[in-house]
Amino acid sequence: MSADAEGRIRSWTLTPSTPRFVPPPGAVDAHCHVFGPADRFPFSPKAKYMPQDAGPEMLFALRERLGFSRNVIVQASCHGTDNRATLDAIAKSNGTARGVAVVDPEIPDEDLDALDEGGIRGVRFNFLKRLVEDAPKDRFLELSRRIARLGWHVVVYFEADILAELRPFLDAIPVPVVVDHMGRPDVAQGPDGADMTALRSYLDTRPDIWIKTTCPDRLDPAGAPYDGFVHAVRPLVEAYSDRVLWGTDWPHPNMERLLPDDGVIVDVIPRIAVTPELQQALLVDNPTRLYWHEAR
Ligand SMILES: O=C(O)/C=C(\CC(=O)C(=O)O)C(=O)O
Repeated sequence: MSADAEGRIRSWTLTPSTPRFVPPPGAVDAHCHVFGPADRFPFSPKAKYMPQDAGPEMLFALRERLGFSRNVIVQASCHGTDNRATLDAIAKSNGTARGVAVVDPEIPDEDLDALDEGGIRGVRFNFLKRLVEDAPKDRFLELSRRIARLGWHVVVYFEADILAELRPFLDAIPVPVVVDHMGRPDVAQGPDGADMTALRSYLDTRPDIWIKTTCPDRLDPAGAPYDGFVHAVRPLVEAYSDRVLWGTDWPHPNMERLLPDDGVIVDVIPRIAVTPELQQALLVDNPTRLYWHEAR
């Protein structure tokens, strides 16, 4: 584990390999984060982890190395509801990054407008108890009604064991829903296991539920080259090809024991999206529809 003198942790590898897979032009890394820099953008007093700085320059250098063109930066829990680090990274991107914010549900409309102006296109509701203390469903629902006028969506992060319990809440969300890391299914169960079956029945209720086919490093206990992840996820990409997204998850919060290699993670893409058409949908067309819709 890599911690500095202040106990701040590094969860990403400093020397990712160069992937063999070459993404199509315009490819979007649709799930990544920035941390700090903490001297300008301090972490939340409620943060459950204290990472080292991983700012926009590092993110954009990695993007270049991996062959991607754009990013969707998701506000990480360590920054709480202070979205300045995410907005700063978007502002430095020359239009090549958009973001997903975490906000107090009682945020005034003018502040939502300012976030929209800054490149935010959705809000994230995090249900992982190890990351956040409170996830008030009623207030989240009220907020999801208020963001409809902006054309935004909701990103939800939950683990497979609470999908059934969350269903009434999820079903009531009146805007598109994006599920982080597919709701963390147990990929070792395979493509027809209980977790994937429950996820598919949720996806089948509405055409505007999207999934991020991300995080082989978090989801596959067997590790690289992530054969279990590929086996479970490839059929999902094929069945829901118009609403799948992909991202690195860099800087891999809380993965300091593994330090995932981003090059190896990129090389999973052509194994879950096996044709050029599926790769174009996953990496370019789908994220463009969701995050750059006004540009189309
Ligand atoms: O990077 C992710 O998506 C997953 C995270 C971190 C996170 O979501 C957060 O800090 O907000 C995790 O499982 O620890």
